[in-house]
Amino acid sequence: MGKNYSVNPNDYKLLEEVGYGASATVYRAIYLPSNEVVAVKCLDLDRCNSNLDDIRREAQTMSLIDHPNVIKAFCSFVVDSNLWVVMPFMAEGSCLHLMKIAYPEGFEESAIGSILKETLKALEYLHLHGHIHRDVKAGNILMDSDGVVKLADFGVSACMFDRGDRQRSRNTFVGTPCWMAPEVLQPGTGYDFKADIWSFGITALELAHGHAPFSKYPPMKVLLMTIQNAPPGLDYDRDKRFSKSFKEMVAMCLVKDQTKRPTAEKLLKHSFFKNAKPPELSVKKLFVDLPPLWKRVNDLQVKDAAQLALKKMASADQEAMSQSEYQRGVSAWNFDVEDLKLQASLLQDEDEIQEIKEEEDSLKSYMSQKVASNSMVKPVATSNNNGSLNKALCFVSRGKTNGNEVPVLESQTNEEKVSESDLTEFDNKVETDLKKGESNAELPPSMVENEAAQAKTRNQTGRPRQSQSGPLMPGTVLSHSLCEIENHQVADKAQQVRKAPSFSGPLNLPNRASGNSLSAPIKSSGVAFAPVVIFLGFQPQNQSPKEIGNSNGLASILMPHLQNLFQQTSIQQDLIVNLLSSLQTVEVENAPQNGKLPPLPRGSESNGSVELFVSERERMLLMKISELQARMNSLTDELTAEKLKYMRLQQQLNAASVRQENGDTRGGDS
Ligand SMILES: Nc1ncnc2c1ncn2[C@@H]1O[C@H](COP(=O)(O)OP(=O)(O)OP(=O)(O)O)[C@@H](O)[C@H]1O
Repeated sequence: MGKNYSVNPNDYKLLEEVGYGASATVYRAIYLPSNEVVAVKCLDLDRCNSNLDDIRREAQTMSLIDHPNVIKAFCSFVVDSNLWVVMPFMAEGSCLHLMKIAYPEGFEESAIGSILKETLKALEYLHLHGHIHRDVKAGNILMDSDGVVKLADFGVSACMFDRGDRQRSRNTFVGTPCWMAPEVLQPGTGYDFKADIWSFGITALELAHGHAPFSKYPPMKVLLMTIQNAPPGLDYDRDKRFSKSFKEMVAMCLVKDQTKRPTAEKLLKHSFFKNAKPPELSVKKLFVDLPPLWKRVNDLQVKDAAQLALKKMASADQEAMSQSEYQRGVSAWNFDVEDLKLQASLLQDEDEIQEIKEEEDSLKSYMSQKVASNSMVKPVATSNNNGSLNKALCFVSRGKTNGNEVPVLESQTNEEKVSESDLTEFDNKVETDLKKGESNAELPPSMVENEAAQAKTRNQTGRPRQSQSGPLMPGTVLSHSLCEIENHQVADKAQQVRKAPSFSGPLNLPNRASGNSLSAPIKSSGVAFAPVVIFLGFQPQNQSPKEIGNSNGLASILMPHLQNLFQQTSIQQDLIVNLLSSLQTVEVENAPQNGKLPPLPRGSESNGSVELFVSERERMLLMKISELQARMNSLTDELTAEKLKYMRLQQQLNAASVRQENGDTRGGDS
């Protein structure tokens, strides 16, 4: 479209919401001067980390894009604290939405072939022009009612979240890594446009099954599984409905060695794509009989809200029963109640326990490898702010351009290393938090905080937000592997308690988040997931040996302490579970009926026995309480001792690094 679009927000009438992601809400809108339907993506700049120059550059890049399979920005401009990006309206929304509403098991092969072929053409174009998309997934493949397929989310949002910030700013990563190639997730390796080919392969599986592989797992686990497991693929037995050539094509994309993956150009020559039908034949029919996009989006939101309400109702009784004990027990150990509940709701189903047990072993070995490497994995909170985003930004697309004019994105390698200041910053934070008695401060952000942040965003755009990732679960992921040896018994018991269906405390909430919630931009479980930021020890290809050496030293000193901290936390968590379970046992022993204490005998003739009964009952309860108190006290002492030990180690570590620095300086001087 060669026409100019105005940058005056009053020229756009926003209609229904047709989608929302981690940071943006997309509306169907009318461009009033020409009465044309467009899509307006409202990006919340307060939630973005990039500076205005980056945004401007990327807005320009996005508007210079000129390919039938890549969504182009007509123009973009700042409205209050939002960046509005005006683009063509894709009336059938994303493949992800479509699967969620009508094809939960995925599409049939002919539709998949067409969708993927169009997407691959988009990637071929981007790669030839020096771009890496970095966010290829079903949620970013859009369709219009004629069956036209376009790849979205390249450009402005890519700049703000995918390039520097969402995935890897300051070595952090936010969101689910389901689509990310191993080399993107793995410390110490560089990546290039072949990372898109991996994501493309994952997207193929997503379209085939209705969800991405590993999508039901929390981000940290997905990360480890991507790095350590054999690549996912279409199973020759289970996926009988798919052709050999489809399976082969997926296998070609999902090769861990990036150099062995084909280019988009080469892949397009594969027989799977040669035989793909035109999208107007195979894609268009997917929407027949479906309500309009905004109605579908609304239905999904209603469904999600209903799920949330159900979940809340199911846990309301349990919460009422045990909230006070729970709160008391938990706060004593500085756990965040909402996080624990969230973790509990994610506890594995019976049939996954075996699977997860096996993975714990590999996780354990991975963590011990980390001790000796320069990488560290830790949850951190992010809070980056742009002070200067209120300045007007405006870029208007002025028609076509040839590919050579498309600016090439900057190299990011300089942003990719773990700096010592990052480590020290984290260190200091842990220490301060320990001093304050807030050891969870950098663990998954509390739901309360998260809700507050979300409420803020809601005010700004008038819509609820959803973060896309599950929580990092030190208790359920890291702790099992780290505590196994020293705390084998406790862990076993805790595991039993977690499995027990009758456990009344909120730690045992029965529902887990649905798999889709990890991969989808829609709240399928109703749980507002705290965005998880995983600290990755990214090591740029051009990092100097000295830098590597320094971070190696610090990381290998720090790692055991951090492991120790995790270990302590999980031991405490398991002990709390045990305490709660003991409490319940007492109740059950004393109350064979309905979990209540036995009714007191009635009538004057039984007064003596009532007294006897009551005192016996009281005596038992008091005994149990004092027993529990004693255990609590000793645990508190243990914790305090551990904290002291940690702080001492911390001081030693600081002193050592000062010495090392001094030594370095002296060495440099001489
Ligand atoms: N041009 C468009 N026409 C119709 N629907 C759109 C359009 N652009 C986006 N959407 C819908 O809005 C959803 C969210 O958009 P988008 O992915 O760009 O937001 P985001 O915040 O960048 O999300 P994420 O970070 O999850 O990729 C998409 O999944 C899609 O369903």
